[in-house]
Amino acid sequence: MGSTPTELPCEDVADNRSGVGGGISDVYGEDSATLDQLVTPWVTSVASGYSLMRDPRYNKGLAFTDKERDAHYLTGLLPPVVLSQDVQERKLMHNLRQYTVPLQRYMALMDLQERNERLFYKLLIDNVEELLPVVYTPTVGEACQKYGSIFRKPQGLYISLKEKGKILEVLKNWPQRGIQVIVVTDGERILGLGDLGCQGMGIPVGKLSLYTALGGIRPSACLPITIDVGTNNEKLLNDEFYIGLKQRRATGQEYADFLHEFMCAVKQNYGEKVLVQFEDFANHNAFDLLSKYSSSHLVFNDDIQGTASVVLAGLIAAQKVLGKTLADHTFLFLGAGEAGTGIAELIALKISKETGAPIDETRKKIWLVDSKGLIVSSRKESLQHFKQPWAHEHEPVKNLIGAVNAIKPTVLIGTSGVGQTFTKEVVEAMATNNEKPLILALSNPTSQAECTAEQAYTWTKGRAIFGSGSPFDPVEYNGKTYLPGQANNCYIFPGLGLGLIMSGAIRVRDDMLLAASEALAAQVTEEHFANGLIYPPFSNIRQISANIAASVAAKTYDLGLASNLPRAKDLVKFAESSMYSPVYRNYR
Ligand SMILES: NC(=O)C1=CN([C@@H]2O[C@H](COP(=O)(O)OP(=O)(O)OC[C@H]3O[C@@H](n4cnc5c(N)ncnc54)[C@H](OP(=O)(O)O)[C@@H]3O)[C@@H](O)[C@H]2O)C=CC1
Ligand SMILES: CC(=O)C(=O)O
Ligand SMILES: [Mg+2]
Repeated sequence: MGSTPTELPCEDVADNRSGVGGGISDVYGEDSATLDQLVTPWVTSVASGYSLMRDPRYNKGLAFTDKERDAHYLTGLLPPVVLSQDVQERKLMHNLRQYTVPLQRYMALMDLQERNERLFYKLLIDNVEELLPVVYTPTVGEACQKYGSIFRKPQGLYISLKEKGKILEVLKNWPQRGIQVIVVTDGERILGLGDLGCQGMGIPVGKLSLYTALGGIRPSACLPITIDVGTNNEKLLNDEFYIGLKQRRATGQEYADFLHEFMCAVKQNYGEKVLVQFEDFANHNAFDLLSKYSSSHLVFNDDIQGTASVVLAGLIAAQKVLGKTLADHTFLFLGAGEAGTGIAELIALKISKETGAPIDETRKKIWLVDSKGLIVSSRKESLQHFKQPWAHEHEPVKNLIGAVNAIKPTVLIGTSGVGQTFTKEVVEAMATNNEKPLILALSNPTSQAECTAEQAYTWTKGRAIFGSGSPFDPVEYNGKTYLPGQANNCYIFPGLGLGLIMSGAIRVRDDMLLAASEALAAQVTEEHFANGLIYPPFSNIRQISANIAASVAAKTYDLGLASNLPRAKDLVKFAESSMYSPVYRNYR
């Protein structure tokens, strides 16, 4: 508000110079302005009438009541029927199901999010098992790959190297002030799809929609950010529709300085209690960023820590099915990056806490294979720092099957980002060595899964306990139906985030991740075990998240890291009551 709209003299209209607005004439002159004339972007500040319908936060579409239509100048702007939110939901689900191509469903859902936010979240919450694979893995992976082509409206903040020195100003351009969670990526390791540069934006957008749908964080408190420092993806650099900077990635000091400016600006703009979730950074930056900022900011790396917490939860739950403690197991990972070493470290910590053995000892139960083979002591000097704790004494082993045969793991975990690496030979060897082999193919999206659910059940003759990062349909084998579980960090981060926010946490600690794992594991029932599941179904995820949040908050208070005082007596109730509901509000 404030500035007066430019009024164009009449001669200009009659002048036969073509206007570009497409209309005949308007009071502000925008329609009749030529391309080289300036126009004023003019908005009213009170959402009513047409602008109310165009505001996704307040729009209710056909659900505006007659009274609301009358009071808010909507009469005539909508057809006469008034539909309830439930009917709108049924209609939209019916429409969505007409699309056979997952990406079309994704685009339809993104359109809905931009048009009617509450309806979008109602759909997502009420149909979580059906829609999670659309807004999240696997479809979000394809969406990121094609983001340039399907891009319609920015859904988050883009901070590119062009904004160096003025990141704080860019943050201030975001329309919402009360930000509580930021998910940020630099797009270098998007799922198992590699460097997608600026097009990685689909990931923070998707993760934050789950913060709201699964964890009850208000959408207006969520901020997706993509840091664009370039891309090394040749295909994108040569793509005319690419939306990011067309230059190779900044590295070294230039990268570190830019990220530092970002982290300082975040704290300056939003304070100490804003949660920053690092997502899908390449491991050569991810570990350093986490360790650099975990003592000064409320930061959390989902790929390292969230994944660790969700896998540990599954392993804790599986103890009941397998009749073994964690310390009784031998673990083998394919992939020794963020997810692999992050999970390994949390398992070692948990065993250490349970048995009292030093962590250096408990690590010895855990083995990792990377692209060069088994990680062993003779390779130590050449290993990245996050692999070094796992370089145990052993002769070199070149590949996974060699490692399975040599180590005889009871648990096999895939975090390689490479599909079909759990071959028939590998899975059969697991089944030979174990009555009930525990196999987790965590890599995303589905195309990168180390094996499919069907392969895991068939090759182990139905004996595997199987989980995967992206969902698989139930499998029929020998007349029995097997339900594969989804081992994905989305079980953890929404509840963890809610717990941190509701306690006013100022730092994240491993004990909070352990608390989240215990809380998730505690929700796996006998019935789930009987179905071969080590994770509860997503249908009850909001209650699961509330329980995780309460446990995380309790731990935060116990550690003296909570600033929201006094502590609520019943943290589960507090978590439940803090959760955003997408049900429409009535307007006065
Ligand atoms: N289910 C879930 O919740 C999550 C799943 N993930 C998935 O895990 C995967 C890996 O992610 P992240 O750990 O961050 O990735 P990183 O890049 O950090 O690590 C990948 C690791 O896999 C190794 N690797 C790559 N190719 C092979 C191969 N052919 N044989 C053996 N090892 C190989 C790499 O070896 P080297 O070091 O030698 O290059 C590296 O150690 C991704 O697909 C991601 O989507 C990640 C987070 C959460
Ligand atoms: C799930 C997830 O965070 C990933 O695959 O990167
Ligand atoms: Mg990730």
